Amino acid sequence: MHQDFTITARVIVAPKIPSMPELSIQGIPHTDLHVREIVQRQLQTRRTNPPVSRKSEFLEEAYDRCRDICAEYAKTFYLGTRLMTEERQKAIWAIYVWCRRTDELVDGPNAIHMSAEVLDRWEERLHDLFNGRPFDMLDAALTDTVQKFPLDIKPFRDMIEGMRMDIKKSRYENFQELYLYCYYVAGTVGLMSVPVMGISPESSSNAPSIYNSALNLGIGNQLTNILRDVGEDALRGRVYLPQDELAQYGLCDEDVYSRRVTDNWREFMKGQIQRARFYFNQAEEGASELDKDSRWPVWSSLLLYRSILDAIEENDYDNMTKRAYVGRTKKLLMLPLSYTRSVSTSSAFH
Ligand SMILES: CC(C)=CCC/C(C)=C/CC/C(C)=C/CC/C(C)=C/[C@@H]1[C@@H](COP(=O)(O)OP(=O)(O)O)[C@]1(C)CC/C=C(\C)CC/C=C(\C)CCC=C(C)C
Ligand SMILES: Nc1ncnc2c1ncn2[C@@H]1O[C@H](COP(=O)(O)OP(=O)(O)OP(=O)(O)O)[C@@H](O)[C@H]1O
Ligand SMILES: [Mn+2]
Repeated sequence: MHQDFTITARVIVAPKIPSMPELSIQGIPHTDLHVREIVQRQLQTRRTNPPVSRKSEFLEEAYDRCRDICAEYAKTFYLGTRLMTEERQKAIWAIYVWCRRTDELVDGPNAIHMSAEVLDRWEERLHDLFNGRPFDMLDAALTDTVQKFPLDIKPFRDMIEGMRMDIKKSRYENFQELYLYCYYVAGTVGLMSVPVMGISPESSSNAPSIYNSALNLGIGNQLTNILRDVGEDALRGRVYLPQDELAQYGLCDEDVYSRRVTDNWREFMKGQIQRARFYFNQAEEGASELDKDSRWPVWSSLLLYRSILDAIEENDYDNMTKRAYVGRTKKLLMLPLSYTRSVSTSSAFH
C-alpha cells in the first residue's frame, strides 16, 4: 500500500526546482487526466520492476522538496526555520508547503480553475493524508510529520474554510468579520506550529493560553500582511480593511483605489498599525513559554514580521504605492536581538 503511493507520487512530482505548476493539485480537470495516465503507466512498469522499500529515501526527497519550496517562496520564514532542530524544521517545511499550496488554490496561477469542488477535493486529500494515504510526494512529507507530532486536523480544515470565505467575500464590514478571516488563514498556522515547537516543561502557563498567543501571532502577521499589501490588493479589487473604520475617517473603497495618501489615510493607518502591534505584543507572552530550542526562531519571526509595521511608518504610511520592506541587513541584525529576547525571557525565570 505504502509502496504504491510512493511509486505513483515519485512520477507525479517532476521538476527538482520548485515551480508554480508543482504546487497545483488534483481536482483541476486537466491535472486529473494527467495523473490517471501516469498512475496507469506506473502500475504496468511495476510488474517488470519489482518495488523495493525505499521509504526513508523517498521521505528524504519529499522533505528536500518542501525545504526548497520554503526557501524559494519565503526567504524570511526559511531563515527562521534554520534556527530550529532538524526534526522541527522538516515538520515546519511540510506544513509551510501545505499552507502555501492551499493559498495558491485561491491566489495562484491556477486560481481560475477554483471552485467549491476543488476545495472539497483538497479537503478530502487532507483527510487522506492524515489517515496515512498521501496523494503525492509533498503530501507524504506532511503525513510523516503528522505521525511524528501531535497535530490536529482542525486548523488545517479551518484554513480551507478561510479559502472558501476568500472566494465568496471581497469586503469586510467590521473588524469582527476581518478577524474571522485572519483566524482562518493565519491564526490556524499558529495553532499548527505549537505542537511542533513544543511547550517548555518548565512553563507555568496553561496550554490554552499558549495556543492563544500562537493564534494571536498569526493574526498580527495577517493584519501586517494586509497593511503592507493594501495597494497590491486594491489592484485585484480587494479591500481587506474594516469598512466601518474606513468610514470613521471619511474614507471609502474609492479612496483606496485612487491610491492617494492623505492625512485621513495616515490617521486611519495609525490605528490599524496599533491594533496589529497589540496582537504581536500578546504573542510575546506565549513565545517565552515554548520549548527552549524553539524560542529563538519564534522570537525572530515575531520581531522580523512586526518590523514591517515600522517600515510602513518609515514610508510615511504610503502603503498604496510602496511596499514596506525589511532589508536583508536589518533582518540579519535582528537575529542576535531575538536571541537575547529568547534567552532573557525564558520561562525558567518566571
Ligand atoms: C517559525 C514560523 C514562522 C513558522 C510558521 C511557518 C509556516 C507554516 C508558515 C505558513 C505560511 C502560509 C503559506 C500560510 C498560508 C496563508 C497565508 C498566505 C498567510 C500569510 C502568511 C504570509 O504569507 P505571504 O506574505 O507569502 O502571503 P501572500 O504572498 O500575501 O499571499 C501569513 C501572513 C500568515 C503567517 C502566520 C504565521 C507565520 C503564524 C506564526 C505563528 C507561530 C509560528 C506560532 C508561534 C507560537 C507562539 C506561542 C507565539
Ligand atoms: N519570520 C516571519 N514570520 C512571519 N511571517 C513571515 C516571516 N517571514 C516571512 N513571512 C511571511 O512570508 C512571506 C514570504 O516571505 P519572504 O521572506 O519571501 O518575504 P517577502 O515579504 O515576500 O519579501 P522578501 O522576499 O523581499 O523578503 C512574507 O511576505 C510574509 O508574509
Ligand atoms: Mn508573499
